[in-house]
Amino acid sequence: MKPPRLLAIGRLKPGPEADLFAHYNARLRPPFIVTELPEARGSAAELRRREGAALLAALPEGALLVAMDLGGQAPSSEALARLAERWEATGRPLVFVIGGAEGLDPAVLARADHRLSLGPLTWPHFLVRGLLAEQWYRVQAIRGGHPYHRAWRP
Ligand SMILES: C[S@@+](CC[C@H](N)C(=O)[O-])C[C@H]1O[C@@H](n2cnc3c(N)ncnc32)[C@H](O)[C@@H]1O
Repeated sequence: MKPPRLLAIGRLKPGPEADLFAHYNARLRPPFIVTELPEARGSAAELRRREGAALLAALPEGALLVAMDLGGQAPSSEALARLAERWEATGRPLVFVIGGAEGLDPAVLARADHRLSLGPLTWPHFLVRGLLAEQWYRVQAIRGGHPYHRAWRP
């Protein structure tokens, strides 16, 4: 399996958010390859456009782009595991993008093959890295039949 990539705006400093991401990323086989892009300056719209252009320029050829977007589709963990299988079967490099404080530019959302939501709540972008890594670990557990994911509900 090719390693998934994570393109994210902003430098994650040492602290609880970095620890959370590192905790789950260390459990992933293979782990995310992370590329951080600097936060841009300017008005909110300019900043989104500049960050969006940098994100798009950093995509590998043929990338299957999954934009982390609260307005996207919010699947169950099991449905995400099925999506992961489909994405993997394409053989394209899988790239997740996380926006900065102002969110993702419409150009990035338009380029995205999939818009993945963690629910309608707005999460801080540095926390989204850890939440995504945990869900990707859960997907790995579901696909491997590992008891980390307990599917039973009352
Ligand atoms: C602070 S949020 C940006 C909020 C911005 N107003 C928006 O609507 O996107 C920063 C980034 O975190 C990610 N994010 C935040 N909440 C999310 C959620 N519920 N689902 C998926 N991604 C989320 C997105 O990539 C977003 O661009």
